[in-house]
Formats: sequence, C-alpha cells, structure tokens
Amino acid sequence: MEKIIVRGGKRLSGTVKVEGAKNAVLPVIAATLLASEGKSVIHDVPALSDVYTISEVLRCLNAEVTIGENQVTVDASRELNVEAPFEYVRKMRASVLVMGPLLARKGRARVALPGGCAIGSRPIDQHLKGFEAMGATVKIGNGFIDAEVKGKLRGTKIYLDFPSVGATENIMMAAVLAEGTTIIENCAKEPEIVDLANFLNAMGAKVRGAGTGTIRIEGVTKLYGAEHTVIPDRIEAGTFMVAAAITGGNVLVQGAVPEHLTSLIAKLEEMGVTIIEEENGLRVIGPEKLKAVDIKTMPHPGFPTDMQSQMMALLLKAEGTSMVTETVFENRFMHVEEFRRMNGDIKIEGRSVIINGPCKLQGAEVTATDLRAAAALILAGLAAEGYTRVTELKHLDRGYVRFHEKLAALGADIERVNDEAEVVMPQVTDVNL
Ligand SMILES: CC(=O)N[C@H]1[C@@H](OP(=O)(O)OP(=O)(O)OC[C@H]2O[C@@H](n3ccc(=O)[nH]c3=O)[C@H](O)[C@@H]2O)O[C@H](CO)[C@@H](O)[C@@H]1O
Ligand SMILES: C=C(OP(=O)(O)O)C(=O)O
Repeated sequence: MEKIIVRGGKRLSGTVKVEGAKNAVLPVIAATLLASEGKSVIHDVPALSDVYTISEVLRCLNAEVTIGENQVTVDASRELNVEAPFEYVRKMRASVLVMGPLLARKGRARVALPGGCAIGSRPIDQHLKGFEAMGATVKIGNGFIDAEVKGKLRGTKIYLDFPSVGATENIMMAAVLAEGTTIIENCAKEPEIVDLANFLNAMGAKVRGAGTGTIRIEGVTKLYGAEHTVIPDRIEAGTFMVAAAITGGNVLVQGAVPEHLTSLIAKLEEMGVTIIEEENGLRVIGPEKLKAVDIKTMPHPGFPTDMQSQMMALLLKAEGTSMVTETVFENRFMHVEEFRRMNGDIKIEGRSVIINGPCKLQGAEVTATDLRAAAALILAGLAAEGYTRVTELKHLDRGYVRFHEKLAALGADIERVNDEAEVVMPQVTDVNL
C-alpha cells in the first residue's frame, strides 16, 4: 500500500509554484465537446488523475484526446457517442459535465447516475431542472440518466435553488448552442465559472455576466476549437498557504491570485498570519502563535468548502476555541475522527465542529477520506510530534500534483513509500511546534 510519511517540526521556506486549477480544467475539457470544427488546445493542465479520467470519458464519446506535458488537445469534430459509463462517473463526479455539451450538440446524453460520495449525497437535480426547462425530457432508470430533446434546446430563464457550480457550468454549456437566450439566475460566481465562460467565448459563444449572480447566454449555431490557458488552482494555493502558516514558515506561493482568495486571506490574517502580495504571488509568513477564529463555508465569494479541512488542521494549532460550520456539503467532516487520532481536541456538533486549541498533535496512522482531507492530514502531520502516515492516496492524486515533492522542496521531512519500500521508523522525536 502506498502512503505518505511525514515527520513534523520543520519550518517551511522557499517558493512553490501553483498548477492550473483542477476545478477549472475539468469543465473546460468537457466543453471542448461543443466544437464541431477545429481542435482545442488547453494549456497549464495539471497532471492529475481526474484529468486522465475526463480524457477517458471524452475518448469513450469518440473525441480524439492527446495529453502532452501540461497540455491537452481535443478534436471533437467526429460523430460523437452519447453515453458516459459508470466506470468513469464513479471515479469522478465531474464526468456529469459532459451532459450539457452532449445535449447541445447531439440532442441526447446518457450518463451513469453519480451516486453518493464521502462528502455528501450530491444530487444533480438543478442540472436536470435546467435541461428540462430548455425543452429536454429527462428519464432516470437502470442507474442512468437519459436526457433527450426533439430538435434543439431552447433558451429560457432558469432560477437555481442553490448557486451550484456544476449546474451553472452544465446549463451554460447546454445553452451556448440553444435557440435564443438563456438566463441563469442565482448562479454560481466561482472564478472557475468565469474561466469556463472565457473558454466558451473563445470558441465563438456569447456568454455574459459570468462571475455575477446572473449569466446571460445567447445561443449560436456552431462552435469551433479554441486555445485556452486555465486559471491557477486557488485551492492548491490555499493549501500551501496553510502549510506555511502551520509550520511558522515563510513561503512564496507563486501564481496565487489574491482576488480568488479573499475569504481565505481574511481568515488567515485574523489568525495572525502575515500575507504580502508580491508581483507573482503571495508570501505567507506564519506567526509564533495562531489565534482561534470561526469559519462558515459558503458559495463564492464566501469561504470555500474545499479549504475547510485544511483550515481545520490549522485551527488545531490555534490558541482558543474555534467553530467551523459547513453549509455547502452535509457530510464533509470525515477527517474529524482522523484528527482525533492525532490527539486533536475536536468534536462535531450538528453541522459545526468545535476545536479547542492549541492541541499537541501526535503522529499517527491516518486514512484520507476524500481529496482535501488527504491534504489536511498531511498538513496536520507537518505540525505533529513524530511520524504521521497517511494512506488512501488515490484521493490526494485526484487534486494535487507531486504534493509531497513540493513540500519536501520547501523543507518538509516527507516521503511517499510503498509498504515494501518502507524503512523502519523511530517512534517519536521531539519537535517544538
Ligand atoms: C469539479 C468541481 O468543480 N468540483 C467543485 C464543485 O462541485 P459541484 O459542482 O458538485 O458542487 P455544487 O456547487 O454543485 O454543490 C454544492 C451543493 O449543492 C448541492 N446540489 C448541487 C447540484 C444540484 O443539482 N443539487 C444540489 O442539491 C450539492 O449537493 C451541494 O450540497 O463545487 C463545489 C462547491 O464549491 C466544490 O466543493 C467542488 O470541488
Ligand atoms: C470536492 C472536490 O472535488 P470534486 O467535486 O471533483 O469531488 C474538491 O476539489 O475538493
């Protein structure tokens, strides 16, 4: 079994470069299906397992996908298939993002039902409500969602009950080739939505208002392959910002975009972390003592749920009582039990978690329950006494490129091993964190 072994106690310093954003590149690759002519070339593509999964989905749909170094080229000009099997959807929920493009281009999409996952039930009713409002008939049966439209989708007004990122993206992609104008109200405002809109517009679409609560899309008759560079990953950037803070380090996070990180920057500053905007990124300097704060996850520009577990690791080291409330996903606290195994004084109360810090974290064998939990446990390991071993690295590989190597380059005592290769470790060593 593969695991990451981290020995806490090192202050991180140096520069780390942020990759292209996973949550931007997945919808952008799905959107390449909309081009019936020309190739799309996507730059700054991170080498993540999710990128390989979405590429496999596209190949299944008969698109030609070439993966190069940080670059993906897609030719979707051939006749497309319409079915995305469970094999891929199970691995990665973002596979449902091919529905909008397929409905727009082929008038039909058949996608396996995603099912539940470690952070909550994650229904897609808002995506389907949007497609139906545009004239599609949606049927669910035998583990599949079948959506079909006679003729073309028709533009209309769609109000989302919740500003869902995926629903906004899927409906946007369906609407770009629809007849007439589509207006999505109460839509998501995440930077990844703006990135997708920019790519769609480069393909010849007419999307306005991305980044605000209302998006307006005028349908066009045809889209063309285009070139696009994805935005930097704000969650990876945020994870390294926490790594600097939790070790009392001094790290330049190169490529971090301050405007994408306002809520995280505000909370870190409230905790006593120094953050300096430099020309090509953010310098993060951890204080001697961290202060407790309360956090509530919200849709953008609120505090991102994808930074909740990493921030929880940091709050374990802060002086005082902190409360973290999760409002986006109903079950995103699986990492709490793992933190307790590391001697965290932390408990769940309904949709909130109460942390009494500072905790004297101890290294332990812990299991990553989802992608961000994996990163959070490694972060906690950086500040724990002795050795922390983190297993289930398939989650980490979905969203972080060479995470342990990047941390090691900043001075962390960390390695990734196979059980067979693991050397015998001394039990506990003294550290001063
Ligand atoms: C690939 C990608 O970009 N993933 C991100 C995306 O996921 P994703 O697009 O799945 O997240 P959503 O914004 O859609 O989900 C937010 C909430 O809305 C609910 N919901 C969503 C759709 C729907 O039709 N019905 C419904 O009830 C979900 O169950 C969840 O409770 O945004 C999340 C929220 O910022 C992030 O954590 C994920 O990292
Ligand atoms: C929850 C996440 O991703 P996904 O929606 O792909 O599961 C994430 O990036 O933290």
